[in-house]
Amino acid sequence: MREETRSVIMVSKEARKRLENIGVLVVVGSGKGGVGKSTVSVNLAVALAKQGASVGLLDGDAYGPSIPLMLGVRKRTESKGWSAALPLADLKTQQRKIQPLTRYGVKIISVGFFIGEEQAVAPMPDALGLLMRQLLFSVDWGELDYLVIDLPPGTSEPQDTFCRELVVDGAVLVTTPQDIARIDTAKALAMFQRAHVPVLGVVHNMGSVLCPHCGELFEVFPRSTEQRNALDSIPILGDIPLDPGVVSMSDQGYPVVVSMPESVAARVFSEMAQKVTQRLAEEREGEA
Ligand SMILES: Nc1ncnc2c1ncn2[C@@H]1O[C@H](COP(=O)(O)OP(=O)(O)OP(=O)(O)O)[C@@H](O)[C@H]1O
Repeated sequence: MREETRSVIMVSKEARKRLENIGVLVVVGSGKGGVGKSTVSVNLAVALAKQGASVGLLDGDAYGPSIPLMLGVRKRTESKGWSAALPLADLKTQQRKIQPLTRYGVKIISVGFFIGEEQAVAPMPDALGLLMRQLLFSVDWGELDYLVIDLPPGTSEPQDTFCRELVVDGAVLVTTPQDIARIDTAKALAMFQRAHVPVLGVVHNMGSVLCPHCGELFEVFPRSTEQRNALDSIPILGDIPLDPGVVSMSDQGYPVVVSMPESVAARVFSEMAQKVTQRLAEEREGEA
């Protein structure tokens, strides 16, 4: 079988499943690691919940789940084993559904709830998609307006499984300003476009910093030297400044939209959530 016959490129949109009782499925991704996907996912989910929506958040990163730390639900003790520790439901009988934890009005699930935070787990990369799909279907989400999935870096699994099997209503891309991040994020853009997943826009993160003395924003990195990048053609959902408060709050389990709602970063995150809602409505109108 040629490689591409297995991939999202060849899968028809009609073959994909819409998740029961879940209004909108949004994924947050980037080709690059460490650019702020989890920070954006958490603040997007909490900002949507603050606007009155019912929201769920799935941490799609099995190797390095960040959501437990960012939402203050850390598991410091080690579990005995990978398969023993993950209480996945029997999908045929729909038994043993997992209750998600709720923080800041958001229902959350992460592999990090079952595995110690400094414990290494090593599911085979090919199995990641299946594992994440099973985790997603094992949760008793109830009725949700939005389910946000925080994807790991890259363009392979579990991204491929999600895009191939589920109706994903929109993708939010996150990048930092360096060429190296923008080039990798453009790869993620190409992946979603090939899979016919509507790309809602890109969040520019950590491009500027707020001077603690004069209060002015200044750029941290040199401007991109790329003349053209595919990301230039998609809507910008927000420019989040580098703010040490984001790290310190997030390391203590408080998203900035809750802990520092008046900060520039929090305001941009809240506007970003509104833009995401608008873009989803535009995409729906476009399809009608
Ligand atoms: N705007 C910001 N200002 C300051 N720190 C930030 C900002 N955005 C993210 N960070 C910090 O950068 C680090 C990486 O962020 P995050 O974990 O969200 O990135 P990621 O893309 O999800 O990483 P990974 O590839 O590991 O999943 C974290 O310590 C986070 O608190």
